[in-house]
Amino acid sequence: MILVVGGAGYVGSHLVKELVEKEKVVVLDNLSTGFKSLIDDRAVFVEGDLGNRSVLDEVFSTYPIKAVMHFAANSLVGESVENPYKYYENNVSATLTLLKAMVDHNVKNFIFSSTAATYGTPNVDLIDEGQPNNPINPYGKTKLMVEHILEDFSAAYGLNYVVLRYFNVAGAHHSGTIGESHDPETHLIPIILQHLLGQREEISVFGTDYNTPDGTCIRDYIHATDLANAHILALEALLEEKKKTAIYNLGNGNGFSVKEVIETCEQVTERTATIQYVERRAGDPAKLVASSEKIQAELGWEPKFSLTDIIESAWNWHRQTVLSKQV
Ligand SMILES: NC(=O)c1ccc[n+]([C@@H]2O[C@H](COP(=O)([O-])OP(=O)(O)OC[C@H]3O[C@@H](n4cnc5c(N)ncnc54)[C@H](O)[C@@H]3O)[C@@H](O)[C@H]2O)c1
Ligand SMILES: O=c1ccn([C@@H]2O[C@H](COP(=O)(O)OP(=O)(O)O[C@H]3O[C@H](CO)[C@H](O)[C@H](O)[C@H]3O)[C@@H](O)[C@H]2O)c(=O)[nH]1
Repeated sequence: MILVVGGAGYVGSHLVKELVEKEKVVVLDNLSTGFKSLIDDRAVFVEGDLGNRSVLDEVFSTYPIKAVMHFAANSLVGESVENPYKYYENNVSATLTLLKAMVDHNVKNFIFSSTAATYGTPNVDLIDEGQPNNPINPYGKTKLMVEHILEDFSAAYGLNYVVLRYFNVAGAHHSGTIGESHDPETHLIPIILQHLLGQREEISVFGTDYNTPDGTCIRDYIHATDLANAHILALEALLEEKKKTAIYNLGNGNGFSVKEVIETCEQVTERTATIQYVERRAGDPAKLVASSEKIQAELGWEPKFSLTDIIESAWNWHRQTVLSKQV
């Protein structure tokens, strides 16, 4: 069985949907930002906190867990600056409790959701895993700290791990049953789509004076299902002992500016956005685009979904959510 911690969240629920086709799955989630309704019915659900050692002991003693996938975290950059304690506590301290429980229960395989925020503000066109790590906010620092802990746990206790550094995750499952649901929502694509559905008055574009062709920030958007498939390949690599430790970027390798993303949303939805141009948001790097060559070469991963596919799937989900609320 595979334990998915944080499987009731946006990214975790997309992984669970794919993983239940291949493996038995247990989800552990405290529902602090996730939703029980996002968890596939075929998975066992345990409601609890990953920082609670007795809950972990119960899970590891009850189920024959051969690997843990860890999605649970707080992940709002601004909040991490205002309330770093919450971030070090939940993202680092609770994760340490989980890792110690794994060691004590002799569970050897771990897959960790990290982030492009570990790189800080790199000044290169394509970011590969060799770029230096210089996180500029507590959120990014917490993720890098866990990466360091993993390195030491691997050396000392033989823990095998794959770290996946996601770029900008977006899109919804093709079934239309699950999609991105954050409260508050801070991510660009859901914000644009909520606006185009009449749920927000306008969209704010944060900064038009970046050193990019149209002056707005460039990001690399990756579909949640492509990400889920990368996790499954990483899991297979660990279980088949092809890898003991690895760190991979996950992005599409194509950058789109904020203006381009808005235009694509307008094309897909055939609606026009009302846009307000405002000051830069603190801490936003001008450009973050992944080189995902390493995971393509080593695990054979290929992203399948374009920006248009991502937006079409997200639009399908957001529209349905609005319709179901009206019934
Ligand atoms: N969404 C993105 O664009 C993105 C980008 C880079 C990295 N990540 C990372 O991917 C992971 C998933 O992100 P997401 O967008 O799905 O977030 P999310 O908030 O939707 O999901 C996180 C899940 O973890 C659960 N959780 C949090 N703390 C917990 C705890 N102490 N015990 C048990 N459950 C707990 C929440 O209830 C939620 O279901 C996070 O680690 C995040 O840092 C996300
Ligand atoms: O209302 C909005 C929301 C976002 N943006 C812009 O759109 C781009 C994308 O912003 P998101 O908030 O959607 O995503 P980020 O690039 O800030 O964040 C992503 O990358 C981070 C690493 O840098 C973290 O990993 C985080 O979890 C992940 O979602 C940024 O330039 C942002 O300034 C706007 O202009 N208006």
